[in-house]
Amino acid sequence: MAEEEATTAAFSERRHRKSKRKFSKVRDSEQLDRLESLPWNSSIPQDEHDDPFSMIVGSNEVEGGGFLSLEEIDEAEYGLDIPEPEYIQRNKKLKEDADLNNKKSDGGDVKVETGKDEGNKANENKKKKKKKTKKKKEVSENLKVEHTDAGLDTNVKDDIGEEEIDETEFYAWNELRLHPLLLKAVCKLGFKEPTPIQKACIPAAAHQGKDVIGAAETGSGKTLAFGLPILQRLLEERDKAANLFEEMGEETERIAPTGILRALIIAPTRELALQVTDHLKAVAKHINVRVTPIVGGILAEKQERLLKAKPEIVVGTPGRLWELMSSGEKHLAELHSLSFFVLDEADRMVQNGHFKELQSIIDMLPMSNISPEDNSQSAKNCVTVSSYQRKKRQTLVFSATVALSADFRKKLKRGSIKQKQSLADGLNSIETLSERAGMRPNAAIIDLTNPSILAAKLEESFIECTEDNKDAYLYYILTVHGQGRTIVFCTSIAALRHISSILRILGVNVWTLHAQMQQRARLKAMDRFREKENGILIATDVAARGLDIAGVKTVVHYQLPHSAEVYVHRSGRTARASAEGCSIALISPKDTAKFASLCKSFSKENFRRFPLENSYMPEVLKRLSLARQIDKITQKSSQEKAEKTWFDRNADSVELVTETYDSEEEQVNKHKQMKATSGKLKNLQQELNTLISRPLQSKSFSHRYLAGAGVTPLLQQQLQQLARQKVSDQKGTVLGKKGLVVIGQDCVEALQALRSSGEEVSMDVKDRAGKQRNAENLRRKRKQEKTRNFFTRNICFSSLLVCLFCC
Ligand SMILES: Nc1ncnc2c1ncn2[C@@H]1O[C@H](COP(=O)(O)OP(=O)(O)OP(=O)(O)O)[C@@H](O)[C@H]1O
Repeated sequence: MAEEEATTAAFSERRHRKSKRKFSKVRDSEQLDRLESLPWNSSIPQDEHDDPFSMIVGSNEVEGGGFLSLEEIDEAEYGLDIPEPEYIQRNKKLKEDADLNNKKSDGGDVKVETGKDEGNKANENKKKKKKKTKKKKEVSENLKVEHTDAGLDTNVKDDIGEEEIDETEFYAWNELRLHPLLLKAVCKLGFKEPTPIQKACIPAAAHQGKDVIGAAETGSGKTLAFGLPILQRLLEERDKAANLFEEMGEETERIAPTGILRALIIAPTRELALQVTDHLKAVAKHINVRVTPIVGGILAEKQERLLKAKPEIVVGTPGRLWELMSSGEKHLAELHSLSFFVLDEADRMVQNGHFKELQSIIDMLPMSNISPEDNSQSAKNCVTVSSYQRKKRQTLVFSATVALSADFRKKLKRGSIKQKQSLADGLNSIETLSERAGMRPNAAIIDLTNPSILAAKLEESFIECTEDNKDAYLYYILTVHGQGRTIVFCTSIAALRHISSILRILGVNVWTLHAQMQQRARLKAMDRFREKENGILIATDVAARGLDIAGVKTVVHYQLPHSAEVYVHRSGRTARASAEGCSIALISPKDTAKFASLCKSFSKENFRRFPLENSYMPEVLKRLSLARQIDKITQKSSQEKAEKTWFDRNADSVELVTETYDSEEEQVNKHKQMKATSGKLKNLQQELNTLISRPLQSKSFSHRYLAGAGVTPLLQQQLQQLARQKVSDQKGTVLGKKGLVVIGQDCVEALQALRSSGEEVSMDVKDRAGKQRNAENLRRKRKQEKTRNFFTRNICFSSLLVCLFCC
């Protein structure tokens, strides 16, 4: 008993000391300055009373606590602080000197530091440093103990420290007070500073424990904006557990057990889920947090095996996740321990109503805003979850195109949202989705999208053409401006198949991606596209969202998407992470109205016309005509073959003996026809091969002069071929005699072409739309008139008949 009392006294003494230390820290004006300088978003309430987490933030209590205040996670806690880069120190020194001089010249009281003062300061600094190193060592030891207990890698820090990083370059991350291991990880990834969405979200989600609705332009780093807070919380819990183990001798595994599902991230497509997994794995590489993807198209047994490893973070698509959850998969059923529920590309989840599975998953989540009594009750029933995880679940909802109604914003602010009650059956809005997922009142709404929503460095343009000429312009873009990776978007799989077939016949190497492909083929296509510097991907909107592939220079909208959001996401595959890029929309007359409404939704009046060198078009059209003829013949023959095999297969399955009833003459005719077709095909192919073996020539093409700023990859390849031909041809061909001087292609990259074309090429969309509307009205009127005339004539005729009949 006496021993117990002594322990309690020692513990309260320690607590008292801690709170005292905390108080003195908060009073430290330097620290306060630093806190105030944090880039909080205005939508994050500053008022403590407004904040339902004010009790939690900064609490060091065991029960219900766990969130650290910013002052608690400064360098004193972790021995972490990236030193200021030299240039900042220099600037500061210059500023200080200037201030000093100013004050001197003003004749004000200036406190000049004596050599003694400086000496004292140096001593103090040394002491501080010593203290820091000691503390750092302690924490490191704690971590080691905890990691060993959890069966994890104990050399984490050493591993990370192996590579030489110039930390000063990453100084900007200091303000986010990330765990040192995370800081090291982002440094290793080469991310010099947090992006604006990361700056705004990390304090709210990681340190204030808030729910977040985040919106920022495509490619702005939203994945880490939700990924880092998750990892931060897991690491903080581990550290606390290790500290507690030191202080109280509690078992680490009981306080911060590993192998429990802590974060569930849902993404709309398989590729995106896999990409998010890879991104988080890259950051979590050295901290032994397991991240596993759960997506359709991968063997269910394999995924069950992966889940047996008990990953803390699961990233999945709704379909496969629900399949496993509803079948009672053990790891996924542990939803009471979930600390984060994340919806990436949230607005996609509410479209088309085909995310029924998501609704089911959300309905399985335990209510998060439970009362303290319920909380303690559920804690008693739950053997796996420690007090650290028994905090409220955080819901994070992200997209580049989150549109929230003013009403919902008000509701969040007022705190009047109710969960899982009297909500419509379908998840048809972000609001409903967030409410059902347990979004708590006073969530931080961080909307960093600009009025046009599009990436800042994206240049948009269009090409006006007929529907029939879209293929020609696409071939032109890919051949003349095919530098860097290009993604061509279609809305239908039929269109995708058509253009990929035509382009392949034209010798352009393309990969395709659409929802009807097998998962393995989808992943392979993505990998191949990633590998090739000048790769071309023809995709449907399954690739519109989230895919992060570096070096995509151009996005072509072969067909316009059905909504402005999809246009934003498609275009966002280029101009990512502060890079530049260009989008080109192919607009046929029937697209004009759609295009006008698209521009209206982005408040754009003028769109730039993509510059075209029309002198290339005769040659382009010639090639295209040949390719289309070849395509028609091959399509027909493969269709016939497919029908035949289908018929034979079915006949075989019912053990039917098939016979041909064609007469001998018919058979001979068929054979002749086949031979003629294959001869024609051969000739066409030969003709096309001759054309495509040469670089694309403009009408004013000259063999004598080399004009142009650069060569396209195709051109490069053809030039090499010609050069080889020239060397091997001893007698000398026409080209050989004239000397190999070619090419009249002025532009290399589409973006460069667009920029050098100047401002004057623009289309007044309003005017166009107006004209289009007038034309449509006129057509409608004529049709109505025609119908009216037809009826009048019919009525006259019928009345005449009636009259005749009566007579
Ligand atoms: N702080 C950073 N500094 C530099 N690059 C970063 C930073 N954070 C993330 N990135 C990189 O930026 C790219 C885009 O990131 P991410 O895919 O998270 O964007 P996103 O906003 O989710 O885009 P989308 O809306 O299209 O899904 C990635 O390649 C990522 O590695």
